[in-house]
Amino acid sequence: MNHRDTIFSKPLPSVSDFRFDQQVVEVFPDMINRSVPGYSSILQTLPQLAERYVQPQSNVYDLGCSLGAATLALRKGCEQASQVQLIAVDNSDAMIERAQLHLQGFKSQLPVTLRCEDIRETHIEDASIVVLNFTLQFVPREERQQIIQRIFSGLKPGGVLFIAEKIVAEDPHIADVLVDLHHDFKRANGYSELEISQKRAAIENVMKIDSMTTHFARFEEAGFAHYGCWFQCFNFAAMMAVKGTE
Ligand SMILES: C[S@@+](CC[C@H](N)C(=O)[O-])C[C@H]1O[C@@H](n2cnc3c(N)ncnc32)[C@H](O)[C@@H]1O
Ligand SMILES: O=C(O)C(=O)C[C@]1(C(=O)O)C=C[C@@H](O)C=C1
Repeated sequence: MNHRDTIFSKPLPSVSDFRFDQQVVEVFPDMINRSVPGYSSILQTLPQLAERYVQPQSNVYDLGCSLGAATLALRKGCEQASQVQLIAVDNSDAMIERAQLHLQGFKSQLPVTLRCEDIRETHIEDASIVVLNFTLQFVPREERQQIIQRIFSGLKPGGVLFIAEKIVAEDPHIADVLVDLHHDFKRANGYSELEISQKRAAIENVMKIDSMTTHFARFEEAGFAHYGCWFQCFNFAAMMAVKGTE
């Protein structure tokens, strides 16, 4: 079941704010693959990164897990570690319900606890890894520092936050180039001008993007010892922040 995303293909009388509802769940894998440049590369690299940072007797979180694509990648990288608990969180009922079915399709010794919960309420403890992929951008800006702070507090020494986001380049000329490259990527993946513009209208009120400098300033303020970008494709970046060991 991997349906093609045609949600914005017909002219809509008025475009409502984007929601991760049942209609989106049905087409989500196709939508995210055709909309986010580098999405599959980020997922393919996660097992390797997880293997490097997972600690025995720790928790591993996937915040904003959608259908669990990153959860599965994390699980792959954590399979050899002992006594690891995987916790995947999303506040969309429809997503969590489908994620449950999806995860059941893959065999593993490592259990996953799925929680339908707002990540602003998630209690994070004894974590070696926290993943926050393409989700912080949907949280009101004024609440983002608090989330990063809570993740930092819940990480064990040496623990890591992996965060992927759509970003805006600081230089307006470069920002325009990256937006054009992204729109060309969508066109090349079969999205029409109408789909691109209606999707933009649907997400503009709910998805507010930051610059990489803003993300780094949050990591700095939270107290992370190391941070940087490990992957970027156009205006989509995967960053990481590591808690010090002392
Ligand atoms: C773009 S998707 C994430 C994609 C996913 N991480 C992946 O790699 O496939 C954003 C997800 O975040 C969830 N979300 C948005 N705001 C949230 C919040 N405050 N608490 C929990 N989940 C949230 C949405 O329901 C949606 O499933
Ligand atoms: O920027 C866009 O046009 C997007 O479609 C981006 C984006 C995202 O980054 O999460 C927004 C919502 C969809 O879930 C998939 C992709």
